Amino acid sequence: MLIELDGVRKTYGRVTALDGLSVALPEGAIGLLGPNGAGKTTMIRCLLGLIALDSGGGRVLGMDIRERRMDIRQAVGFATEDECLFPGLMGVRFVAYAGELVGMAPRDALRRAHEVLDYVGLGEARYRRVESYSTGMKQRLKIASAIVHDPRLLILDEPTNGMDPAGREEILGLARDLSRSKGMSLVFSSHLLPDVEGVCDHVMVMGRGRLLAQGRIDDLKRPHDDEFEVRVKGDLAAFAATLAGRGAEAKAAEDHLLVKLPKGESAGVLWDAAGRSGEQIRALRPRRSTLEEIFLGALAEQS
Ligand SMILES: Nc1ncnc2c1ncn2[C@@H]1O[C@H](COP(=O)(O)OP(=O)(O)OP(=O)(O)O)[C@@H](O)[C@H]1O
Repeated sequence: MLIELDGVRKTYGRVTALDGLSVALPEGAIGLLGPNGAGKTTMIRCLLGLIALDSGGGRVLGMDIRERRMDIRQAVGFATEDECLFPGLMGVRFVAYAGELVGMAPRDALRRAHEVLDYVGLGEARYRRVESYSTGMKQRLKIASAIVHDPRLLILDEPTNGMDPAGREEILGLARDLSRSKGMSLVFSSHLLPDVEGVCDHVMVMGRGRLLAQGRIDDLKRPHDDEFEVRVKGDLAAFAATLAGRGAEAKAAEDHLLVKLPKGESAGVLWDAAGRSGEQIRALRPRRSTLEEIFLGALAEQS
């Protein structure tokens, strides 16, 4: 298991940030979802041993989170949500310093800093001071610092926050490459569901310090037996009008129609309508829940 937590409780004064959180997550790319204040960042801090738990325990990569904090930090990389750069330092020095903080020898840390800066696309900016970097460059610098020691698990907390679309795509591309080509496990915390879906194969939904849902995204996407994605050869708009005449709701979506059948009807109504309007159905499959529906459904069950 990548992460196992067992009844973790963490309070800050009167605020309960984690309320007996138990979860077991497999290796892979895990999306961490939850509304503001759900406890995502607190959970990440607990995993890294950065804060003391009130009760409960757990393991990261099989290592006990109370007893093996230093080992965990050497095996895990963490790119925080906050800006944590030291002004005046050149990019390459900043990344090498991050390596030294987790126990790398200075020469190895410097050599790896050059490598990871090239990897994240900051090779040419390596000798610039970090405060002169753009938002996107700072984010890539954080990722470089988090992977300098070649961790088995990389935790990214809101990595695309405040980024423009091109910068965001670059970060998502890096996250995908680290997970799929470099074999690194990921915990990817984000409010942006398309980002999570573009990178992760597994999600965990939190609310008020508890686990609300978790699983493989593909398994959580339930098929609906009264809604279909329909591809047709012919006139999509005409077919939609024929379906509307039969009491179905049909919406165009890219190159296909999303059709909700009238109550009590089966998919036969689609074939029948196609026959009448002269369109050919090329593909027909039940619509599956979106990640947004999974997320909102999990929150609704809690309240
Ligand atoms: N250092 C702290 N002192 C007091 N309360 C805190 C502290 N850190 C977090 N909290 C509180 O604990 C709860 C969980 O916060 P946390 O930051 O873990 O949530 P989150 O899911 O990461 O939220 P966000 O999406 O807004 O980052 C919140 O009510 C927050 O106000």
